[in-house]
Amino acid sequence: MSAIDICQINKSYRSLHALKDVSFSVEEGEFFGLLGPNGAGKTTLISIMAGLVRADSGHIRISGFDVIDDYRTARKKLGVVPQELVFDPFFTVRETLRLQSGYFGLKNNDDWIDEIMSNLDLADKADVNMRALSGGMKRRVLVAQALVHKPPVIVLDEPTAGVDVELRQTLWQFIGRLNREGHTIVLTTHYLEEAQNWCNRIAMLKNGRVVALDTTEALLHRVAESQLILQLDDRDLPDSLKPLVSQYDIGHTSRTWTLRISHFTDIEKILSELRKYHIVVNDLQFRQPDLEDVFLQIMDSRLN
Ligand SMILES: Nc1ncnc2c1ncn2[C@@H]1O[C@H](COP(=O)(O)OP(=O)(O)OP(=O)(O)O)[C@@H](O)[C@H]1O
Repeated sequence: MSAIDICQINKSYRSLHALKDVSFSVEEGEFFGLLGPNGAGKTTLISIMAGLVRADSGHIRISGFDVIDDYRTARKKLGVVPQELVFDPFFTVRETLRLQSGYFGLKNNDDWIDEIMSNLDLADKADVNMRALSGGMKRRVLVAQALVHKPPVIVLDEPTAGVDVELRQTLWQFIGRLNREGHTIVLTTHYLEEAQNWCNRIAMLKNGRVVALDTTEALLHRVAESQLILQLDDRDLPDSLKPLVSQYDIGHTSRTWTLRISHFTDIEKILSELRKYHIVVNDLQFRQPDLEDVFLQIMDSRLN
């Protein structure tokens, strides 16, 4: 059984078709990335998973339970860390987490609440009012809130937006541990390095459609090019090498050229061509494609 099964979801807001026939499954224990530019439809899809927004057609099951027909059971299987910081300012951190536990019918949940707070470095804020917390601390509480009922499936909607390095590390350590213990994780983030480091599989949305769905490794191999970044003396690049200039080349003004490389042997060919014209290479870097390159290529593609 899949942890999340998304089948033919459509959603419109008036004339805006925000999700178009979106279908994919996330298997149990996966660390799955849901990526896309602003407005692609990620939050809408997550809101439908959480039962906060109704799809116009299609269905979603969480651990086999339909998010509409079996709302209560499906919701118990899911922990969502929302993007927006919304809290009742009158409660302390512990009260907020107790309230959330009560919402799921859990009494005497303090041992687990203490463990979550300790793992998120929130223990010394347990009795502080929500309104007195910094933005980063509030985000920790959002994560804690999503975990109070130990959901098998955890969805994080941009959990590291605007948080400092220390919290990022704390958060990833904890999320990584939960994933190793068997929790399924779905992550949306605009920090593609985080997605590349953590996600074993990725879906990319563009204008409400799934435009890529594959393992992270396969995505890295499938689309992007390796690059040779050259800083030359003040002469122009020879015409023979200009066809290799990457479309992502940005810097001839600083005498830096980004060339596409399909094989290591291309490097020697390029260098010997430069030698032929006595062009001096001041600096040279080899860069393998990363998820950002893949993302930009997929989002740029005229095919989508
Ligand atoms: N309640 C709403 N009413 C009208 N339009 C909406 C509503 N919620 C979302 N939209 C629109 O639907 C589209 C998808 O928005 P959504 O928030 O799902 O995108 P996203 O991929 O999460 O973006 P971001 O990366 O900026 O969070 C956008 O064009 C957005 O303006």
